[in-house]
Amino acid sequence: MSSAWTIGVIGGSGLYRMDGLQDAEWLPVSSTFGKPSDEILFGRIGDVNLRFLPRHGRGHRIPPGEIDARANIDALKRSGCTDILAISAIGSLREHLAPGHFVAVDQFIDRTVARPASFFGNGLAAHVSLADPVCPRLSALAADAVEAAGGQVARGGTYLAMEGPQFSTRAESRLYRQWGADVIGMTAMPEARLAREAGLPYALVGMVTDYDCWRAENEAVDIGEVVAQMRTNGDLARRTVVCFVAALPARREASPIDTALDGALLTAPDARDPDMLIRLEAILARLSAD
Ligand SMILES: CSC[C@H]1O[C@H](OP(=O)(O)O)[C@H](O)[C@@H]1O
Ligand SMILES: Nc1ncnc2[nH]cnc12
Repeated sequence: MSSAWTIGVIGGSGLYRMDGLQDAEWLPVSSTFGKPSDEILFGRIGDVNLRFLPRHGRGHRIPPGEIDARANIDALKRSGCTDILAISAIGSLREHLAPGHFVAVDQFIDRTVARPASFFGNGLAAHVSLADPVCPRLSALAADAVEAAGGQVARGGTYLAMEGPQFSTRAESRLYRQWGADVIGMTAMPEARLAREAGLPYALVGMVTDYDCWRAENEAVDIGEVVAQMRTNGDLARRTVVCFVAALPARREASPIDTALDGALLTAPDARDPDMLIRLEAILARLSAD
């Protein structure tokens, strides 16, 4: 089956607006899970619908641990998104991933500890696969788009999600390298988990702003340098989104991730809490439609 694309773009640090959208309008979208980070910018580029949500809110009001990722993903789902392209500032754990480089992340190690990480619970049990947390089709298109926009991109990389908001200690940074992590950030988890539960193919483009503190004793993450690099990366990120949309196939072929929830909901129909079903109406809409 094929249909139209509606791309949800989650903008990270340094990416609080999208320019050049047709019919652009910021609209409030409510969620049964809480308060999304901001209104959502509705618009389109040609035939492709876009929904842009700044992860930290306009003005960067929300620190990583206070982002309500469930409300954000639920609101994007309610806004009609078929797929999510997330953009994040990241620290580098590898010499060859220098500031200014982009990474199409394909794996995660989740070290966040204080964030609701599932839409389910409260008497409703569901287990989706997260073996491949990123949509390969979307991620390849996103990497192509970085190159088309004039950037350098690594195709694949493991993102260590830390709780923050402080940056890592040197011991942590060196440990994460030993674990095989390539880049580090504070926000893509549980976001990527929740996108999968919502049946939304998800890709993450990380923009390297700094080397994390593993490199040399006298080097620590300097927020001033991070912010300066964020500004440079932001322009390239906006161009990347435009190139990404321009290169999408005219029709969207179904993705196996669209049906990630099929068979995953273990709770028997007559044991499902009606209040939870109402809360989950957008997430479960496709199942209910069958
Ligand atoms: C500006 S450095 C720390 C901050 O930036 C990243 O956020 P995002 O992924 O939304 O770009 C990182 O995870 C921290 O929240
Ligand atoms: N070094 C770093 N650690 C965690 N999150 C980051 N975001 C940007 N740089 C980072």
